[in-house]
Amino acid sequence: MRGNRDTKIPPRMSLPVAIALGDPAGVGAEITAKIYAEAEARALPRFFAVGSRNALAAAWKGPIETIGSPQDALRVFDHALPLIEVEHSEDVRFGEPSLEGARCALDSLEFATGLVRSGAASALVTAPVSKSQLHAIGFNHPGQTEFVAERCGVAPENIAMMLAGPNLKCVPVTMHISLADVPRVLTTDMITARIRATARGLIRNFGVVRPRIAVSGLNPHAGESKLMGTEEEDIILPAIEALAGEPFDVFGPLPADTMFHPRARAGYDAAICMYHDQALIPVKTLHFDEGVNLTLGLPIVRTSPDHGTAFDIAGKGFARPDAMAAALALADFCAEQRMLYDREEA
Ligand SMILES: NC(=O)C1=CN([C@@H]2O[C@H](COP(=O)(O)OP(=O)(O)OC[C@H]3O[C@@H](n4cnc5c(N)ncnc54)[C@H](O)[C@@H]3O)[C@@H](O)[C@H]2O)C=CC1
Ligand SMILES: NCC(=O)COP(=O)(O)O
Repeated sequence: MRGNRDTKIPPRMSLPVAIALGDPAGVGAEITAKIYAEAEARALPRFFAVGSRNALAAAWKGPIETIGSPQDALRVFDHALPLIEVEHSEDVRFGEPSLEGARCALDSLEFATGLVRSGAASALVTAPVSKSQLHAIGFNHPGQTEFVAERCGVAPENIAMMLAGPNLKCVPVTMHISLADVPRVLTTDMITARIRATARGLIRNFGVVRPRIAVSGLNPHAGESKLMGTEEEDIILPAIEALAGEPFDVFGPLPADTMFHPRARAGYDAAICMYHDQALIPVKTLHFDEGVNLTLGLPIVRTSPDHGTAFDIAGKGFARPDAMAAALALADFCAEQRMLYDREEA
C-alpha cells in the first residue's frame, strides 16, 4: 500500500463491531462462531452478533450470551459470544433456506445497520444472505450493499462495491445486473462517480495519499480502436478525461485480460471494472479465502466476506472462517483509519 498513514495509529477502538449473521441456513453463524473462538489467536477486535440464536446454537456448542446493548459486548466477549437476538422461531435446517430465515436475515441486517449508524458499534460486518430468498420476501434492492446505502441516506450511484484482498482491490461499475444489460446501462457519469467513490475510499479507509486507479475496457483488447466495440472511446475514455485535475491518478481504458498480472497490479491501488465478473473473478481467484467486500461512500464502515451463503456445505463444520476474519479485521482497520483521517481533516 502506498503512502499509508502509519505514523499515528490510535488506541484500539473502544466500541465493538456489529456482525449481522446473514441467512440462518447458510454458513454465517458457523464462521462467526469460529472467528469468536479464534479471536485471540487472530488478534481480532471484539464484536457482537445480531441474528438467530437457533442458527448460532445449531452451529456451535460454545457459550453464547444474549445482550441488551452493544456496550455489553465488551464485558461479555471474554467469556461468551455476545448476541443481540433477532426473532427466528423455526428449527434451522442448514442448506435449506426458508422465507422465515430470509426475514430473520433482513431484520438482522436492518438492526445491525441501525446500531452502527447510531454510533453504538464501530463498524458493520454482514454475513452472507441469499439474494433470491430476500427477493422472495419483497426485498427490492440488488444486494445488502444498496440496502445499507439507502439506510445511510446515500444514493446508489455514489457508493462503490470494492472487493479487496492483500494483493488486489477491484470495483465493478455495474453490479448485480444481467451481462446483456451492461452496455446499455453503462454511462460516463456512472463511471466517474464510481472512480471518485473509490479514490475517496482509498484515501479515507486505507490511508492512500494519492490513489492510482486503473480502469478496464469493456470489450476484448479494450475495443482495439473501435474494431471490437465503441464503449471505450464513447463512454469510458470521456470519464477518465473528465477526472483530470482531481487528487488522484486515473488511467485506461486497459484491456482487462492483461491488467491483473503481478507487474500490472504494481502500478495501481485499485482497478475499476465494467461489470461484476470482470472485477470479482480476479479477486476471488487470487484471494477467495481472504477476500473482503467493502462498501465505499458510506458514512459508516461496512464489510462482508467475499463468499456467499455456501448452502452446499453449511452445517457440516468445514466452512473456512478466514474471509470472515479478514472482513472483521478490515472493518476495524478502516474504522481506525477513518478516525485518523477525520481528525486530521478537522
Ligand atoms: N455478501 C453476500 O451476502 C453474498 C451472497 N451471495 C449469495 O450466496 C448464495 C450462494 O452463492 P454462490 O454463487 O453459490 O457462492 P458461494 O460463495 O456461496 O459458494 C461458492 C463455492 O464456494 C464454497 N465456499 C463459500 N464459502 C466458503 C467458506 N467459507 N469455506 C469453504 N468454502 C466456501 C461453497 O461451498 C461453494 O462451493 C447466492 O444466493 C448469493 O446471492 C453470494 C455472494 C456474496
Ligand atoms: N457478488 C458480491 C455480492 O453478491 C455482494 O452482495 P451484497 O454485499 O451487496 O449483498
